[in-house]
Amino acid sequence: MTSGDGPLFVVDRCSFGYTATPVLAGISMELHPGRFYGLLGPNGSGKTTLLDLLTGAAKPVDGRITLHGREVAGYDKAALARLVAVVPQDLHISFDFTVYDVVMMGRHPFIPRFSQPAQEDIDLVQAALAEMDIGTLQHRSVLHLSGGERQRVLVARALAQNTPVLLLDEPTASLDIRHTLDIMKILRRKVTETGITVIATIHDLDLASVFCDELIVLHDGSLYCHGPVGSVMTAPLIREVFAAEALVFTDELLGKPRVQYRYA
Ligand SMILES: Nc1ncnc2c1ncn2[C@@H]1O[C@H](COP(=O)(O)OP(=O)(O)OP(=O)(O)O)[C@@H](O)[C@H]1O
Repeated sequence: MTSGDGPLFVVDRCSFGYTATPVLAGISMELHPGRFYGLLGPNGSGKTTLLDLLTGAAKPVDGRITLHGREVAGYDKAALARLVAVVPQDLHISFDFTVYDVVMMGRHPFIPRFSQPAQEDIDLVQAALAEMDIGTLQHRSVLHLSGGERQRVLVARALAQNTPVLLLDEPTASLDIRHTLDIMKILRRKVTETGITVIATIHDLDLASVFCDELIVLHDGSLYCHGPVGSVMTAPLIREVFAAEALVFTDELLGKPRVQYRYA
């Protein structure tokens, strides 16, 4: 799959609200295969809501969203799960599953009913456990993990799902710097080497600049801007959208904008 294949998602004049007040209004954009998208915006700007619309977990009140030309709401659940893996903000599991069991759940859309996992499923789970550095936790209960360990289990489950599209909601929020960089590098590598599409909400603007291809910025319930990192990440944007002062400079080695916050 390459970026020349036409749009993956088309969001056409979408609006959504949990109540009569819209959370998102008139959002239109096209997302293409083989790119790493950073979804940015202040707290409460609608990032998780937009991810929910892309996954079909929420339905637009107005407008439509298509995936490969077909309305997201029209996909059956298993077919959608074979295309799109989702990493939510937290693991909502209260049963005493092991880490291995939860990561294997990523393979469920591919395992026929009443069948055991095939060797390929087991291999993908082991690879995802290793990539997320949680191999030694695999027999532990997910009920007794730290926040960062739980987050790595969630990413591992999505990696094991091995889909062409990965949607992640703040995948590094609870992680130390080493595991943050590991995840961002893994996502970057998968986009570059295997052509998958990643859409991730990210609060760290410098991380988003360095690792993403394009940024989607939400502000006050609408799409503030969407474009290549180099044209979107500017000091005026950070001031206007995030009400923060920053120095944005070009990292010559990476060819990317870097963000340094001003504290005074
Ligand atoms: N289930 C819900 N019922 C009612 N309002 C909701 C619900 N979920 C979210 N909201 C509201 O919708 C708005 C957008 O929330 P959303 O979680 O999409 O923002 P976000 O950009 O992901 O925020 P954050 O950066 O804090 O994670 C917020 O004002 C929030 O309070």
